[in-house]
Amino acid sequence: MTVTIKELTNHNYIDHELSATLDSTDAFEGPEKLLEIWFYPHKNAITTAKTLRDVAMDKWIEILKLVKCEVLSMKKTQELDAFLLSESSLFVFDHKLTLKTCGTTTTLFCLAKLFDTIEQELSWKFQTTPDGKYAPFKVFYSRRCFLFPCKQAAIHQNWADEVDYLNQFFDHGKSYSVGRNDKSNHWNLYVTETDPSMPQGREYTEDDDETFEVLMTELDPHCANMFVCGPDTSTPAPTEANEDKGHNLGYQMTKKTKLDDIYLNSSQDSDASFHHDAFAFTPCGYSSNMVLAEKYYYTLHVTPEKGWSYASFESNIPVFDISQGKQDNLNVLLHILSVFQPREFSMTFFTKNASSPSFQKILRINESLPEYTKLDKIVYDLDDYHLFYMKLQKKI
Ligand SMILES: C[S@+](CC[C@H](N)C(=O)[O-])C[C@H]1O[C@@H](n2cnc3c(N)ncnc32)[C@H](O)[C@@H]1O
Repeated sequence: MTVTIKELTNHNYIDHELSATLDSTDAFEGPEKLLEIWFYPHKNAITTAKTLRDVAMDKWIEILKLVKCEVLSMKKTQELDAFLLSESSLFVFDHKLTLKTCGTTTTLFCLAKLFDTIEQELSWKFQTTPDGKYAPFKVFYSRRCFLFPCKQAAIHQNWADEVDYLNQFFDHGKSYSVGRNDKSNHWNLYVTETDPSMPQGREYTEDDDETFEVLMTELDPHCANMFVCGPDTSTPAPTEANEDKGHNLGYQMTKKTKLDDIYLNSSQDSDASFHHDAFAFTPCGYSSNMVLAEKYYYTLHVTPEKGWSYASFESNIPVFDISQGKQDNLNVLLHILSVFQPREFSMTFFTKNASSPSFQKILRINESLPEYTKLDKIVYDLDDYHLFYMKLQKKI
C-alpha cells in the first residue's frame, strides 16, 4: 500500500501561509499528550441530527488555539476528518475524537471550550451531574514521561496536577503510572469508567477497537537524518518553485523512508482506499497522517534533533483481521524499528478482546526482538479494555 503524488493536491483544507512561516525552536518535547474522548460508543448511538464532523473548521481552530497549536491541513474521508497540526494530529469521527499534541501544548485547556462548542453546535449535552461534571461515554488521557517537564505549562508539569484537572471535568477517573517509576521510564494513563447508561448491544459496539502505539527515543543518527531538510542532509532542500514546501517535502520523506508501505496491500479488499498527508518542518521534523479503508488511521511524528530525538507511531488498524491473518503487529513493529532504530522504545496496545489472536501474539512480541532487552512488561485488565505495555532497550 503506497501513496501517489495526487495526495499533494487533494486536501480539504490547507493553510499555505502557516506552512510557509513555521519555524523551528530549540530543545523540543517530542513526547505527546494523547486525549481520546468517546462521546458515544458508536455513531449509531448519537441521538441528535448532527455529529462531531458537523463542527466547522473555524470552531476547531478556536478550540486548538487553547491547546496552542494550529491546523496545517485536513483531509476528509467517508468516516473521519484527519487534521495535521503544527504540533501533531487530530482525528475526528462522528462520535469520538483523538487529539495528539507534542511540544509545550496545553491539551487539557481545550476541554471546557470543546464541551461548550458541541453543546452549542450539535445540541450534545454531557453536563448532566449536579456538580457540573461531564459524562461522555469514555475518556482516555495518556502520555509517557516528558524529556523536559519544566518547559511545560503549569498543569502539564506533573501527572498529579493533570489528573486533578481532569477530575474537575469527569467523575470516576482512574489514574495509572505504568512501568518502573524513574525519571525517564514510565507512562501514565487516566481513564474514566464507561458510562453504563449509553445504549448497549452489537450495533452500538466497535468490536475491532484496537490502538497500537510505539514511542521511540535516541533514534539512530542516520535514520533521524532522513527527517532533516537542508544542506548536507539526505533530503534535498525544497526549491522556490514548490508551492507548499512543507507538504512537498513531507511527501518526499514518506516515500523515501517507505512509511507509506507499513501495511500490506492485502487488506480485506485490495482496492481499500489510502489517504496520506505529511509535513516536513524547517529545518527538521516530520508529521504524517495516513487513512486506510476510510476509517482506520496511522500517524507518525518525528523529532530528529540529536540530544532529544524522538519518534512516535500510533495506529487503530486491526491489522491481523483486515489482512486476514497475513500481517500482524510484530510485522508492523519491525518495519517501524527498521526506519528509526531507536535505542529505547515503549509500546502500548489496547484491545477489548484479550482472547483475540492479535492480543495473544503481542504478549510474546519481545521474543521476536533479539536486538532488544525487555525492561518492563505489564498487562492491565481495565474492565472493558485490556492494556499491554512493554518497554525495551537495545542490547549493547
Ligand atoms: C511537530 S514535529 C513532530 C512532533 C512529534 N510529537 C514527535 O514525535 O516528535 C516536531 C519536530 O518538528 C520541529 N519543528 C520545526 N518547526 C516547528 C514548529 N513550528 N512547530 C513544531 N515543531 C517544529 C521540531 O523541532 C521537532 O523536531
